Amino acid sequence: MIEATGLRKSFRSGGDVVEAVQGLDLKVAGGEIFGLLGPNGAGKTTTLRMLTTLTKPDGGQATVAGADLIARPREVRRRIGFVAQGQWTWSTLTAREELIMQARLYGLRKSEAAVRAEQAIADFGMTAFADRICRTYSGGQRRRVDIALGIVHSPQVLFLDEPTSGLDPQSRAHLWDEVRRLRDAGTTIVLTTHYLEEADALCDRVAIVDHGRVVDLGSPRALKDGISGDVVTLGVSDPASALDLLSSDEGVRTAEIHGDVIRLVVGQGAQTAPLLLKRLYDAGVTLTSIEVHQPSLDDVFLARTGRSLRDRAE
Ligand SMILES: Nc1ncnc2c1ncn2[C@@H]1O[C@H](COP(=O)(O)OP(=O)(O)OP(=O)(O)O)[C@@H](O)[C@H]1O
Repeated sequence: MIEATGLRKSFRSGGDVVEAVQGLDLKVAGGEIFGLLGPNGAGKTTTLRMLTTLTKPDGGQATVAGADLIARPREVRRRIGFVAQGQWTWSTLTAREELIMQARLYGLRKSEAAVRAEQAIADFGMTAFADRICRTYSGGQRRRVDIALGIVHSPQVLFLDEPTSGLDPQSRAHLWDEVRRLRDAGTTIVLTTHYLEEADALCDRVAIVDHGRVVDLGSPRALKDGISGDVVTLGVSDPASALDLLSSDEGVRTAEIHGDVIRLVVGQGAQTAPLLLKRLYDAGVTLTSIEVHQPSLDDVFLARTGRSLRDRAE
């Protein structure tokens, strides 16, 4: 559904050049939810803006929904929907009026536009508020309208930039359900997020992006399985000594210092952790915290970039 190779974009900012996207390759299959996961400034929005024809790439090629991005941008635009970051509907029109207007902009006849609007209102659970003006809506209700506006012309691909940013957990869960429903009805979804939980729970496949490059790509399960073992994080009084002490332990596969914690990947967390604690205790190293968990997408990010996504996300 989307095939991009070598997409590049840089911006001039004062005297500096920011290389926002540095040769990005992507393939997105029809009917999947594909996530671009990365920290602030990783190049996710710029990638989305290029794939939706809003920003012209400096280099590279792509086809989106069967149309060439560079040669036929208008055709691409007809086949996609895009919901921008922070595009909260804030108008004095009602959701129904907004939806009809949007459908008319895509060339639908008045009667057809009204039918599509009614369908979207039913599908997105908006019946209770669709005939009130948008300004009176809650954040979650507004975001639903935004997404309904993105799909009212039945696009093949829907692009969502940070769709749940700023939403409370309940509204976020509702929106995930709606995105899944769109996917199940055959729409391909490409979204950006810096929420690890969102990428994990919602996306069929994820590209982890950092400094304008894809550093890893796969299903959340496969990415996490790539880190074999459990992760033990220990807060200690003297990380350097603790690392010295534990890194040669036979159960420890990798060991790194991150600030005042050491992070170890071990074979069997539950069995290995008590042995590690005993070694620290015997050596007189004070322990301030301990956490044992199965690998998360953050551990994948850390393994690929040496930094934690959590440190940089909202
Ligand atoms: N119009 C612009 N002019 C100058 N620099 C820009 C412009 N747009 C983006 N950038 C820079 O390009 C880099 C990538 O930005 P982008 O918005 O694509 O990142 P992002 O991953 O979407 O981040 P966020 O999660 O914060 O939205 C950043 O360093 C950003 O400051």
